[in-house]
Amino acid sequence: MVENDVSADLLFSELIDMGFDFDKVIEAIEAVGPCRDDALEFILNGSCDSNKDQNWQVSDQFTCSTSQAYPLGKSLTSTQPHQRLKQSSIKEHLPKYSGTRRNISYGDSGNSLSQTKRLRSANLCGQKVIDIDPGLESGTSQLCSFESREAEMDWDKEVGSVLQNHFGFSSLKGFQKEALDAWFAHKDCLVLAATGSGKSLCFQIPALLTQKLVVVISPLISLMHDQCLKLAKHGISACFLGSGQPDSGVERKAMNGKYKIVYACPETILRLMDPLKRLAENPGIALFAIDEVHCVSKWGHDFRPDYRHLFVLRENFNTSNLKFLKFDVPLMALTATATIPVQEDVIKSLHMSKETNIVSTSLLRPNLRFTVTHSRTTSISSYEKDFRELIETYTAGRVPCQRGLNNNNHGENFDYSFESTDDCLSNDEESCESDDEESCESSDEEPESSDEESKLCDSKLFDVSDIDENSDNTYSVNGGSAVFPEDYLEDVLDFQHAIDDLDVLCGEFVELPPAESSRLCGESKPSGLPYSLEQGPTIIYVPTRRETLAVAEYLCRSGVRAAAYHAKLPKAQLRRVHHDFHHNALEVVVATIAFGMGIDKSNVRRIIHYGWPQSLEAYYQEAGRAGRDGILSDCTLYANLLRVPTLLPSQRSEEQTKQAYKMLSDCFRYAMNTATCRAKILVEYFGEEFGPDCCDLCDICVNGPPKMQNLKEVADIFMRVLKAECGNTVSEAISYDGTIFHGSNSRRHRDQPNIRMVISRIREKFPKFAANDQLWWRGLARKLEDLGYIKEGDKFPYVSIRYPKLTITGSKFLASKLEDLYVYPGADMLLSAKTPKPYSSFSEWGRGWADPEIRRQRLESRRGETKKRRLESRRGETKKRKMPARKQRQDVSTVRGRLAAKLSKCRK
Ligand SMILES: Nc1ncnc2c1ncn2[C@@H]1O[C@H](COP(=O)(O)OP(=O)(O)OP(=O)(O)O)[C@@H](O)[C@H]1O
Ligand SMILES: [Mg+2]
Repeated sequence: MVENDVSADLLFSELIDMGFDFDKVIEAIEAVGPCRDDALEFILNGSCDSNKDQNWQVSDQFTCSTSQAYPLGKSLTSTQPHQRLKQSSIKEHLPKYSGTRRNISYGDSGNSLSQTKRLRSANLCGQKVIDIDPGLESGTSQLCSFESREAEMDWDKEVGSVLQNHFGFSSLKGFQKEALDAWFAHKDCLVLAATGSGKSLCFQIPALLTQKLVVVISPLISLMHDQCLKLAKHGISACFLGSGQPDSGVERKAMNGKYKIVYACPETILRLMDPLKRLAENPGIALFAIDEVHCVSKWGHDFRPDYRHLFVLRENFNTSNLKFLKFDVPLMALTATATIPVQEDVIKSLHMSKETNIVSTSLLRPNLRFTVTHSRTTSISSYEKDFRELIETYTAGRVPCQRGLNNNNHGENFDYSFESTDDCLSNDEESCESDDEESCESSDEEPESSDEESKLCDSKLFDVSDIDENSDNTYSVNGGSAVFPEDYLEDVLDFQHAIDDLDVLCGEFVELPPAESSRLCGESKPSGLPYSLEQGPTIIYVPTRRETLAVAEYLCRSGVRAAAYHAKLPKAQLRRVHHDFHHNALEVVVATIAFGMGIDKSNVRRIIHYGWPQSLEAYYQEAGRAGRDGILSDCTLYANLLRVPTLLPSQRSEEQTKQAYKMLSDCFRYAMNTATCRAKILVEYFGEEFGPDCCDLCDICVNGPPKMQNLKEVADIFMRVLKAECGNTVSEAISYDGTIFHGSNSRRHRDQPNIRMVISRIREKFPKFAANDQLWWRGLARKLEDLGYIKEGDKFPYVSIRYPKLTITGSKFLASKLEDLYVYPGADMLLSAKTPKPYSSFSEWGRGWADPEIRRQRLESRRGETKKRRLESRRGETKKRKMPARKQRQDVSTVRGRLAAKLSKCRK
């Protein structure tokens, strides 16, 4: 593009900003085309028929030179500092625009959040596509006057050409249009739209419609980096500021208005308040966009305290505080994962205006196929079972020499390090909640072979004795090339997305020539790459850092091009993983949450969660990385459905801990569900009404629900026993089926009996139901809780009910003469029913001996086991086969090896 030839819309806004009359500008552009020099000459030389004097007046005032050329995307005012003396309104660019054209503020005061739901459900009933409800648009446009419709057409034209010229899109999506409308009317706006729906465009376009700049607040350097790179490709200058910005000159240039879009993390924004105020005066700030705004809320899944301080934007950049402003600088807050309480909290915390527009569109991702699969997820045997298909997908048809971990597409060494990790030094990665109470017996899982377990541990175990401490405080591992900083040996988990999760060489992104930019953005497939784009890459999310390494290593060994990603890996390595992933050189990235928000790669075909996510918000956010090109993609959650998930340790206040448990509980229920469409559960979780009954894609919709079971009898027993236990006096007795039993005084601390006591009591008193294990009874308790018959009796919200308490509804149910209680059994109930194991819990072992039937069963099963063992030892197979493997592991250079050697000596 010749520097002086710009798009008509850009030229239009430039000339308007110079102060020329609207009609003159239109006339000039129509006459000479979108060439700045020619258009200026046309106006200044008086070629326009009318208002000649006025034009010259303008030229006198601003001393515009026809020889002056402004490079595309650069701020005009930065080259002519006195050109704009006061902030101009976008409305001034389009005089016919009435400003009251479309009232999309749902309510006249407050946040009007109740309307969000209505709006969303309206959208969804009509269509599955992610778009604002057309009915609503036509309804509101009826309010428009004739003039405003005319202005709308002008506006549409302008936006349309910016969209086409810079981004290559033919039209705006409905919600994008609504968000721009709000900005156009100088209103604050909260944009709630699905992951991958194109929220970024809502704040990028305003930068192109005016000569002012847009400031974007974003939580992650990697996110800012990716967006800046894309903008450069689209011919838009941008930069990011903050801890990850190595060039201090970039900040200075940004504060001089050199870039159209400036990205910064909240910390930086707070530091730069004064320069930002100067920018607001000249050249002007068109918009403050707060991306991933759920980070503001303590009730969200990724709370960042600094986001909460962003209310200073609304407090400072308003007309009463900055006298030169003609209107408050609008705030645009955007997210895909905010529940109704989070939305309310966001608006309140950011002090967003009372007239904030809420632009919400369906959060449904219609091309995502959600599935939940039971898996222990902790061992090689699980990996073998769960990743078999994935491995086949990537390695099928690959010649053997292409398999393995040593080559990538560039023929370089594939040196992502797996051999060592800090995490293995720690064995406390899980429970915050007492295991005793929460864990469930595992009923159908064959015990893992100790061989497998230790094989896995060996590959993951990091031996301190293997580290050579160097003077520069880094470590080389096993004589290899992996070098880790000291802090790499500390934590286990990525609690939240780290801000500077990527090191970058430069944070300045000027407009790039097309060829260069598309190479950098990784949109083209590298030539000669033996990689099928149709397959698309996979992201596997695991809870701990250790697991990223273990799973990535396993996949690499199986011939998949995989890499681990977590916050404590060396920055250069993270950058490389990002790069290779975006360039399709990696098939699988195994990551913690650090590789979540903002990953915008169109062809990610699978998102696998391997282990419990901590919330549905996090789950949906991460699942949203899949299928951003609209093509069918899989989101599979592998979780151990036999155990209640535990909260990963993190620093939380009591209030936050409660909220964290609540979110984890919702996640648990999502996985235990066997009857409701998963997409429906997810969107309803965010306050959206789901119109259709099902998505026709998820495992529930495809496989159908299980057979309903009549649980009337067991429900009665459970609640009666509970009632008796709650009686809290030994004398209280309840008769059921001719059985008399008593409440006990043995409960600790609380008024409510815990669920284990209730289950034990049932088993003691009702041998008929002894075959139902703890897992099954817990499943039943959840069902009763869902029905409102029981509730958590403790003040603390547990993931799974722990101190059940009978409700009034429950008491009514007990008193009623209802004969049936048909419900869909939960996933845990089904799993438990597969292989019932009545006495697998050690703690209950003693209690059952009193019952002759239980005793008989136990003795029988014991006899069977002894027989089996004798047979095996006669054959002498199993143990002998395992012995050599154990010996081999006695490598005295490792702690584990030395321990094993000591043990075996003791045994001898
Ligand atoms: N009007 C449009 N027409 C076609 N494609 C679009 C349009 N707007 C945006 N896109 C594309 O949608 C993709 C996703 O955009 P973007 O990253 O802004 O999504 P997002 O809503 O911010 O998602 P997330 O919540 O995951 O951050 C981009 O690759 C972008 O090119
Ligand atoms: Mg985004």
